[in-house]
Amino acid sequence: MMIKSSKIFYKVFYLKHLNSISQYSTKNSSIPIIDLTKSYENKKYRKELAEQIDEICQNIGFFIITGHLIDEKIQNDMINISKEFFHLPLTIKREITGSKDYPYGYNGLNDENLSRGYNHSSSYLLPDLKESFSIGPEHEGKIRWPSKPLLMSSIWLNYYKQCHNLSKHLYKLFALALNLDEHWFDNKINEHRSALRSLYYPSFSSSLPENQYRSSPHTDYGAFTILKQDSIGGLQVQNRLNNKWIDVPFIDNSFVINLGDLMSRWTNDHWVSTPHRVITPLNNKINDLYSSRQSIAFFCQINPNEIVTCIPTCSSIDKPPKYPPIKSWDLIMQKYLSSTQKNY
Ligand SMILES: O=C(O)CCC(=O)C(=O)O
Ligand SMILES: [Fe+2]
Repeated sequence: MMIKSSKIFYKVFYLKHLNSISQYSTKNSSIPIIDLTKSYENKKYRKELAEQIDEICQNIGFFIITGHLIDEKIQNDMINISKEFFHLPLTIKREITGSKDYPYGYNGLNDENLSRGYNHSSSYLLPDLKESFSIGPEHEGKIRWPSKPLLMSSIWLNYYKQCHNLSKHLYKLFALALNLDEHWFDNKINEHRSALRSLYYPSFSSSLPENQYRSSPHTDYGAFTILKQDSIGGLQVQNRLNNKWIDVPFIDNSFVINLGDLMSRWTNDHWVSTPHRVITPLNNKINDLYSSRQSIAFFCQINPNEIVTCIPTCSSIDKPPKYPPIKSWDLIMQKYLSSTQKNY
């Protein structure tokens, strides 16, 4: 297939499906917004939507979805229980920490610098000003939970399940977008290693040093990410044509979807994994404090033993496969270990 893309970042997406795709525009940019509602109904419609998704994935690799089936109450429960956790004493938060063998649990302030996994020359950047807690899938082995809050495991597992169901629907759309059978990804995700991570960016009083971010510039590692952000703002995506950063808007009851490195490698760079970061919006100061921010990321990661080699529809005589085969988990771990600098 390998459609030649103009790679014009500010492309005006065809609005032929006026009811399903619109776009959020700032002066110079656009983040497409896709309403999934009808895509659950029929395959013909999914195929049409998939064509638009292919266009978006070639150009920006980021879009916002509405009309998903994730319950709003469970989204709010997830945000609230996460805040409760991050307000607990450090001794409780540190009960579960990560390692090479268990790359989940709690990371505190200064424990991670996402830009290190992205660009090794960015070592001048200070660690990210954030805390996080993560879990992997239940089938990988026993999930380690902190002793508090008591309802954490049930709320997180419920949210995890709903995100996984949404990811299966998105994999179908991605398969159609790549001219594959819509079930093509099914046997590549039946032992998936998707990770659920809650991120808390604490409030603070003075401006951050120039070389520190809430999340430093990075690309995500896996296939794609389903992100829930709150209304505080600060998430920005880089326009690869002029390196300018554009804001990703907050839209109620929506999710941000962005492709990760594994997907761009898998598609022979037909699709892009776009750099993004989280800054502190300067207009969001209350009583001399920059507001805290809470987000929830579901990182869709495929079967750990899947060998990632160019997807059949993504190469041609003119565009042979660029990358050697690699085990999917090795790709993820290389990045994880460089951004956390965990060698244990
Ligand atoms: O907190 C956010 O909005 C984004 C976080 C992020 O990009 C990540 O953890 O990969
Ligand atoms: Fe990210």
